[in-house]
Amino acid sequence: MNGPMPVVPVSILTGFLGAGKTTLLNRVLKDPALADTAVIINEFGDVSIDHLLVEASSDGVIELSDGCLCCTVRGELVDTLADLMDRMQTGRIKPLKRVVIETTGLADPAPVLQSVLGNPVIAQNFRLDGVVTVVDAVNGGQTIANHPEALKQVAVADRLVISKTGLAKGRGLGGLKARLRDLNPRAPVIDGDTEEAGRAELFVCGLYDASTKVADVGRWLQDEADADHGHHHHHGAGHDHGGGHHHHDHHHDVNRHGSDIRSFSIVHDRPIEPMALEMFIDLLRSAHGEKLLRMKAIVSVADNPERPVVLHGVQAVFHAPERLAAWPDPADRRTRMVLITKGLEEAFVRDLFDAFTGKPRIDRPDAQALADNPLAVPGMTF
Ligand SMILES: Nc1nc2c(ncn2[C@@H]2O[C@H](COP(=O)(O)OP(=O)(O)OP(=O)(O)O)[C@@H](O)[C@H]2O)c(=O)[nH]1
Repeated sequence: MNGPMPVVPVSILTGFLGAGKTTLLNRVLKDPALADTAVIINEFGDVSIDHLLVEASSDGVIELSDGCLCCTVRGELVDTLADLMDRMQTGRIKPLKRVVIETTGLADPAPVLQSVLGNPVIAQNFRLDGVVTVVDAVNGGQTIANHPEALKQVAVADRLVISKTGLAKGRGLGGLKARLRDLNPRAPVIDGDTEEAGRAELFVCGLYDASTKVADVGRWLQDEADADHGHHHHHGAGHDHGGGHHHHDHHHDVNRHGSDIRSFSIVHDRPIEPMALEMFIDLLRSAHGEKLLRMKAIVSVADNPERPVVLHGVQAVFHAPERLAAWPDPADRRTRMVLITKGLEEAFVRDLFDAFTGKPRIDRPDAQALADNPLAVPGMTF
């Protein structure tokens, strides 16, 4: 196909770890107005689970390597957008009407915005349409108070969607809404349970305009532009974006997110007894919930290994487990858990998991000793 391609609007979907970005995206993608949308997902963690769970739109889901968009994978985002444009121009894919980028929950939005706004090649073909930020009604207030990334995600938004309002019933959202208004007086605040939140219009914001945001936003973007100018990194051009598992050796920029934040994964190749899984999760949640920023897992449970269970933990909140009808990728039926912790060591969590799944270790507590732990509370059933 020849001739100039129309400029493709890019939406950024952000929000802190576990706020409900993928859930919202799955809903909005069902709107037929979003046919021909490419979705770019960036997941923090060396084993990806999100791409298995996003219900692919017509052009599928493109998964960026592990690492965080605002740090190590930024160059890859630019490469991916350039590659999409190339494929459209050469007729290998249908013209896209929109690109949605779902950032990791830890992403500082300023450098991500700057990648799209500030890159001259990208700006010829793509325009930043808007930023939609999801804020969790249960954890949102605390999260904004404790994590500067979450505060920035709110401040740069064109639309703010409050998720999980049903779970926060009785608590009142007045305080959270007032805080959101302080941080971002212009962005409409939308209740995630409403129909409005599930429509394509959520992503149609008009050209991104930093000057309509609180004064800090312009400064953050300028700081990023200056930083870009000072040292332009090159990140792996020519990556294969075809999906599958990435095991690149990207290391997270700890300076940006605090050195006590860790991401690690547990992979296990035998089905897990329901009781062992329940006790592992209960112990982790009850004793260390506040250090567990995020846990996502697809688990092979021994009572029905054909139908994996998806688990989501967000701080001390564990959402109801979901049984999938089948494995998203039948060739890979391993249990995979990704954890993002703050001040909780990987070795500790691994030992706990091993103890419950029967891997013998010398000098380590066994499952019985852990089960006798008074901190383990019953509650989760699979
Ligand atoms: N009750 C309820 N649960 C929700 C809502 N939105 C999300 N969840 C649940 O919250 C958990 C996390 O949701 P995700 O959509 O994976 O969150 P995310 O922001 O994409 O997570 P990360 O990619 O890890 O940052 C899942 O168990 C969802 O089912 C909501 O509005 N109401």
